[in-house]
Amino acid sequence: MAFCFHADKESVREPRIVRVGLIQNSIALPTTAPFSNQKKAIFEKVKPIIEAAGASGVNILCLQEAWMMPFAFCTREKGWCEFAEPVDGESTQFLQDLASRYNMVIVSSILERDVNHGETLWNTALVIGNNGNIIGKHRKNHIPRVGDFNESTYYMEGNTGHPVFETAYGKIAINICYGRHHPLNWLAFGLNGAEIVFNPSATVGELSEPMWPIEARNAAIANIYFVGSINRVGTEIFPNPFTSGNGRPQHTDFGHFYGSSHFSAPDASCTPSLSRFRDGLLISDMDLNLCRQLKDKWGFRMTARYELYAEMLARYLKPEFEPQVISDPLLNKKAS
Ligand SMILES: NC(=O)NCCC(=O)O
Repeated sequence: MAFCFHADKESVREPRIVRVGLIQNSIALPTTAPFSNQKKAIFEKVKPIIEAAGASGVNILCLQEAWMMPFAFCTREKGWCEFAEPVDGESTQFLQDLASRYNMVIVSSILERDVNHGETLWNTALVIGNNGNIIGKHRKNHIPRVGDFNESTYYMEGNTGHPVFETAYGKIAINICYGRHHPLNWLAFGLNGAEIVFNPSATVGELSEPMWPIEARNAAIANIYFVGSINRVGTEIFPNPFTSGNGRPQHTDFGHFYGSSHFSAPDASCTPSLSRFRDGLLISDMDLNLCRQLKDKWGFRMTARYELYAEMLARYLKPEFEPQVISDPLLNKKAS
C-alpha cells in the first residue's frame, strides 16, 4: 500500500519529501524450534519485504518491536533471554548490509544485551544510517505491567532519555510500544525536534485495539510531527502454559497481534491501516514542511504554557504534594 501526505508550496523552502516505510510481520517458525533457526527464519522472511521497500525508493524504514524474536515476555521464562543481542549483533549486521545497499535508514527494535554493564537486557531501538552505520540507540522508557505483558521480568525502564536522530532524510525518534500511552513521552520527542516518530509495537486485540487508532493520531496532532505506528501480526503459541493472574484458565498464547500499522499526520489525516492478519509493507511519502506550516498556523508551542506544567510536576513529585481541589463548602452541611 502506498500513500502521500502533501504540504503547501512555500516561496523560500523547497518541499522536503521523504518516503517512509513500515513493516509488520508474523514470526516464521513455531516457538519450539531452536532459537537460532527461529531468528534465521525471521531474517529470511523479512528480507524480501525490506528489499521491496528498498526497490520502491523508501528512505526511512521501521520494523516492529523486537522483530527478531517471538514476543515471549508473556511467559516469564528466562530462557528467552537467549534471543538478546549486543547493539552490533547479528540482526544489526543483517540490516546494515540492506541499509547501505538501498541507501535507506532502518529503525530496528531488538532485545539488547548490554555486555558492558553486566549483561543487562534492554528493549532497544537502533537507528542504522543510510550508509550502514549505527547512528544511535534509544531504550524503551515505559515498561508495561498490564495483562500478559510481563516485560518488567526481563528489562528495566530505559536510560537514554528522548533522543532525536538527525538522519540524511529528516529528524526521527522512536517511542517504543507502551510509551504511546504516555503523552509526556510523545511531547519530549517533539520538544527535541522530531519530525517523524515511530511507534514499533507488539500488542493484542483484547487489550488495546480500541485505543490503537486514536493515540497515535492525537500524538501527531498535539506534537506536530508524523507518526508511524507498527504492530506485529498473528498468534504466537508458547510451549508451556502461563496464567494472567485474573482467575481465568491458563493458556499458551498472548492473544492475537492485530497488525493494523498506519501513518498519522500532524494535520489530523492518516493512511488506511495494513491488514489485521497478514504481513505487510506500508509506504507513504510525506512533505516534512507540513510540520512547520502547522506550527505557524496553530501556535501550539507558543501557547503551551510549559512553565505552568513544570511547576505543577515539580510540586507533584514531592511526597508532601496535595491535590489542588476546592470543595463546595456546602457539601458536608446538613440540610436544615
Ligand atoms: N509491547 C508492549 O509494550 N505492549 C504493551 C501493551 C500495549 O501497550 O498495548
